[in-house]
Amino acid sequence: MLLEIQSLTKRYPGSDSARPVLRDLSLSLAAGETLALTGESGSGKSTLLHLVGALDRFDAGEIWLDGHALSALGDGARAALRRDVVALVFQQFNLIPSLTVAQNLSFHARLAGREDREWLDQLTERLGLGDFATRYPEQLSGGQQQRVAIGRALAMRPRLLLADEPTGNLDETTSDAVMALMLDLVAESGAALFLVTHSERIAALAGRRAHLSNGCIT
Ligand SMILES: Nc1ncnc2c1ncn2[C@@H]1O[C@H](COP(=O)(O)OP(=O)(O)OP(=O)(O)O)[C@@H](O)[C@H]1O
Repeated sequence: MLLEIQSLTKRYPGSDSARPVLRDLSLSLAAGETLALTGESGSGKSTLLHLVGALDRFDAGEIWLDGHALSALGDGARAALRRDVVALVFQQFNLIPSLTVAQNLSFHARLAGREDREWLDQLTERLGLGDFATRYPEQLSGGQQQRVAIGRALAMRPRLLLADEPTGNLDETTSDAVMALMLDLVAESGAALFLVTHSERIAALAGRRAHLSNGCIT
């Protein structure tokens, strides 16, 4: 299994210890699957995605990512997983402002030692970014920036793409187009997708659905 979460519990320091954000949560995701996670604001969706992306630590339970038990890993090994196995797309894009579109696309792939020119060219073309390659993020629209963020995440050919409200800032038409493209590209690259969304419409496009409520998956 690519991702296996068992009895996961997460509390934030200072918050009510009797009511953890995530409580005894279990979930698994196989290679190639697409999963949409919904849940009310504050239910812990982003928290869960951050834990799976090895960006934060949990209090109990376990997350196995590509066979690695995250609780047992030190900072170096966690960074290596983030570089080699998972990629993240956030609502706020997080593009590097001083790099052009082309440089943003290749940056992480290069860090991971997996810069594949042909795949980068394909992503650039499929994402409709050819005309913007030499522009900087601030010179792009929200939808264009989001396509760069998706391209950058897929450029390193992650086994698992984590996407937190990836179309949250886009209008409905752009958001549908970006989502369809992301699903196509994820399928083509054989990656799994774990997507957090508020939109029922977007969630319906994923192969599987999960709902987060009271700290557990329902
Ligand atoms: N760093 C933090 N320190 C303390 N509490 C936090 C922290 N981050 C999140 N929380 C709390 O944990 C709960 C879950 O937050 P989270 O961002 O995971 O929810 P969410 O489901 O992604 O919400 P939204 O849909 O509004 O983005 C919230 O009550 C939030 O206030």
